[in-house]
Amino acid sequence: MAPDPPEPEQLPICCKDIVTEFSKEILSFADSLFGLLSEALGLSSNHLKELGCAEGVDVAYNYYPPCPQPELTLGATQHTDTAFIAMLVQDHIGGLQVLHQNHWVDVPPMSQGLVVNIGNLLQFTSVEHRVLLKGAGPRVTAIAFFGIGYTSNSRLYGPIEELLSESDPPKYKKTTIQDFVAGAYKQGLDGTSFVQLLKLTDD
Ligand SMILES: O=C(O)CCC(=O)C(=O)O
Ligand SMILES: [Fe+2]
Repeated sequence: MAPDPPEPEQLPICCKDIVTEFSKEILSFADSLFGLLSEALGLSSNHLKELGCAEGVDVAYNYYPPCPQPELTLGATQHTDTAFIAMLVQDHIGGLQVLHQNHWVDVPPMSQGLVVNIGNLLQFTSVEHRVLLKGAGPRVTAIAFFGIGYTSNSRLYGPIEELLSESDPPKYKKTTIQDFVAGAYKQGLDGTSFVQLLKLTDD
């Protein structure tokens, strides 16, 4: 949906308006959120925005049919998101879980609430998550991934210089989004983050 949104006639008529509106609103909210994240890191509030974190957004709409034997399968296997951040709207069915201190914790649906996941490109600590299936449903979610659609950007992304010091040296190699996304997609949703392969140190 950004930076090159589809022509309105390329979208199905039934969801064209809501999809366009959702993308517009989520992009404007992302501006505020990247500002707050920058400030939380002790950087100027436009730092992450100037890195282009809020410029590219892919939006996915997931549909999980009701499952007769939910205990035998998963809606989405354990993974981290290939994005700076991912913002998710879920309906009332539930099923999303995050891994916290080695335990799977439910992320209960909250009316009018957004779930914001830190993804691998931002990597403060990207959140491991998965989706359980339910007998009830179907379940529908809308999720905006910031960063991954922006593959024409040839900028090198790496540790933020302002946050490095002799006692806190870089832990990761630099990469373009294009190489990062290609590598991550090759690896697939196997629960091992591609970002580990860019590590310079063992810790
Ligand atoms: O549908 C959900 O709740 C999460 C889906 C997800 O994690 C993803 O699409 O990356
Ligand atoms: Fe995800």
